[in-house]
Order: sequence, then structure tokens, then C-alpha cells
Amino acid sequence: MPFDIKICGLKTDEALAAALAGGASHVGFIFFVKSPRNIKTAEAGRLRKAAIGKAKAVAVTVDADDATLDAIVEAMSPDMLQLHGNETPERVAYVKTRYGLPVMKVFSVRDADDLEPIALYRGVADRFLLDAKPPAGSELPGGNGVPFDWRLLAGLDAGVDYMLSGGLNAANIGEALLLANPPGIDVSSGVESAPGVKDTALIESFFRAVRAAQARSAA
Ligand SMILES: O=C(O)c1ccccc1N[C@@H]1O[C@H](COP(=O)(O)O)[C@@H](O)[C@H]1O
Repeated sequence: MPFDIKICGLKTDEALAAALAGGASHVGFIFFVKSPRNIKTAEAGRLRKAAIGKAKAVAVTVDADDATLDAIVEAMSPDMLQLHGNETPERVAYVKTRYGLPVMKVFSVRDADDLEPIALYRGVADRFLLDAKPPAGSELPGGNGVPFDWRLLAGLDAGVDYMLSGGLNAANIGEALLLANPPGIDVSSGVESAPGVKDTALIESFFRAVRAAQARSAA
């Protein structure tokens, strides 16, 4: 199975180019007005063209209604929809059918119990993204730069296809890969110099750290 790397919260040509140059399999665009990474649909539509044939463009939404999703899909033709809110299995199934696109459903994790609802979405969502629970007081359901205990994932059913996210960065990705051995990873604030400001040098060093960790585990 290929190992996927998603760089999320992209807003500029430079950051997108750095993600693609590093070998990102997925590039994410945030549609959540409270986020410092929020992007207008037309701008995402312009940016995502550079990813065609190179990486999958993921539209990240939070409990979005049909009209909002219609506008996003129309403007940027995403390859995948990331549902980062409290969407029910029924809502995930409806969104998949309405747009004919794969859906990645997000779960916020703090304890082992937080992994149990995944069972309700298996066979419905195409993939899962396991992120940390937002810290108290945060207005963001994701993009908070906080990790969770990756050891919780050791007991996850091997058939669950997921991306690991939450507070990943060049300094900790080696340990995360060692402990969780995820099929994919997703990073946003760990490659930023300030909230919402992607740093091409940090993106490059993140990819270097991932490749170094992979080389160590293959040796
Ligand atoms: O990044 C955001 O601002 C955001 C807003 C709303 C929903 C999801 C969001 N981000 C997602 O969270 C992960 C983890 O972020 P981080 O690496 O901990 O900063 C990010 O990759 C997005 O998928």
C-alpha cells in the first residue's frame, strides 16, 4: 500500500509548489471561516490546477450544508472531500452519493474510546483521518497543532485505512511513524511559521524527516 502524505491548509502558489516538490500525495484546502487557513472557493480552484496529475486535492469542510458543498465542488473540482465535523454515517453516505467523490471522515482522538465510532462508518467513508481533540477554548476542530497519544493506534484494526494528523512536525514525525505505523500522515501547523502562514523551508524539512524515518525503518 502506498504511503500518503497530505500537506493541508495551503493558500499560496509557493507553499503548494513546495508540497508537490516534496512528493505530497494529497494537498488540502480549508473551507472554514474561523480558520487562519480559510480559502475562497475561486482561489482554491485556481491553486488546485497545479496539483492535477501530481496530488489529490482535498476540500476540508466542517458540517457544511449542501449549498456550501455545491459551491466548493463547482469551483475547485476536488478529488476528495474531508468531513471534519460531526457528520453522521447517513450524512457521509449522502455526500458521497451526491458528489460521487471519495470521503475522508475525521475523528478527534484523546482516549481509546474515541476510536470506537469508526466502526459505524466503515464501508461508508472511504478513509479516516485521526486528529487530536481540540484544546479547550479552541474554535478550530482541526489545525490546532496538538498531538494525541499515538500508542492508541497500535490496536486499530489493520483494515482501517487512515491518515494520522494532529501536531505533526519534522521533530516528532519519526516517533509518530515508529509508534503508529500509519498508512498516511497529514500536517498543517507543523509546517507554518505563524498560524495560517506556510513556510517552504519547514515543508522541505518535514519531507526530509519523513524520508529519513522511512529509511531508518527499512534498514
Ligand atoms: O487547519 C485548520 O485550520 C482546520 C480547520 C478546520 C478543520 C480542519 C482543519 N485542519 C485539519 O487538521 C489537521 C491537523 O492540523 P495540525 O497539523 O495539527 O495543525 C490538518 O492537517 C487539517 O486536516
